[in-house]
Amino acid sequence: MRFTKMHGCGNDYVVVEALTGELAERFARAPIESAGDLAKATCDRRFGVGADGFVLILPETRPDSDAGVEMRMYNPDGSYSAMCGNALRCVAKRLADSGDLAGEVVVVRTADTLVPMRIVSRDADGKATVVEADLGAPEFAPEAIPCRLPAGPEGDLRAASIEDEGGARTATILSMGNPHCVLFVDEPPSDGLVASVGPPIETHAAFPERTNVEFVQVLSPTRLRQRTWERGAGETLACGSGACAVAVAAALTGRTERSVTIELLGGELDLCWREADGHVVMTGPAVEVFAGDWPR
Ligand SMILES: N[C@H](CCC[C@H](N)C(=O)O)C(=O)O
Repeated sequence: MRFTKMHGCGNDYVVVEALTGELAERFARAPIESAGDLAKATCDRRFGVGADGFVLILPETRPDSDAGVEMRMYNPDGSYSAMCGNALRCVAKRLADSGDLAGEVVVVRTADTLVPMRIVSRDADGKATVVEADLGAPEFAPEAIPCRLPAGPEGDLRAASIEDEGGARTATILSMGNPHCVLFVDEPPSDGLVASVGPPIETHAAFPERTNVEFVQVLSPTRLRQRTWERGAGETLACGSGACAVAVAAALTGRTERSVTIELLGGELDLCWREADGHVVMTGPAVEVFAGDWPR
């Protein structure tokens, strides 16, 4: 199976274009979960290629969809995620670099979300380097996240109290198509904080489908620092949907403006939570590292 190893801010993926032929037949109409074991094997950093996720680019099979392709993204534990911001930018780059894009824009479907993307810049060889992606509007209702905690007076979880061994923490909890539990801290998030708090919140009983956990320090009204313990992956160098959730959480709680830059361990992303339609637009790099063949 031919793959391309890619990353967005160091959040890395094995990307397989399965738009035609045997791979398309193998995956496009198969149940989504059927690629979970392949994802686990491929993402294994000792016995496989090694990545934070496995991504399939499939033909769109929904007759009513405006998308050009469907993206399916799987965590290293084999679980499927309905949203993945860094992987989406990599998919847009792959399609642009392989000449499959008509012009500079593409709409990719992931689960029920259509994500319009635009190639913002290319290098001297014409390869895409920066991609803008519209991840749509966040979901705040607890049942949509999903989260079992009771909504606050505003009907959302902008200041929810979540308990773990370390005591009660105030979190802003929302969905970008995948669940995010955002914790604001006053100091740069330490290794110890991420490693000790990430896992118990990822698997907390309040989250029936687990959650991603973001640790965020506000640097200014337009700049934040983020570390992320990801659902099904552990700490990653960056989380695109997490950065979108952080931008929303920070603006919603009055900590920042609606347009911010977020410093992640692996690079920076620019986010805008648009006033007009409530969509979150993320702009950032997408990099191809190498291509290879995987005997599966
Ligand atoms: N682990 C995440 C999916 C990957 C999200 C992240 N890598 C991104 O760039 O959005 C989840 O299960 O929700």
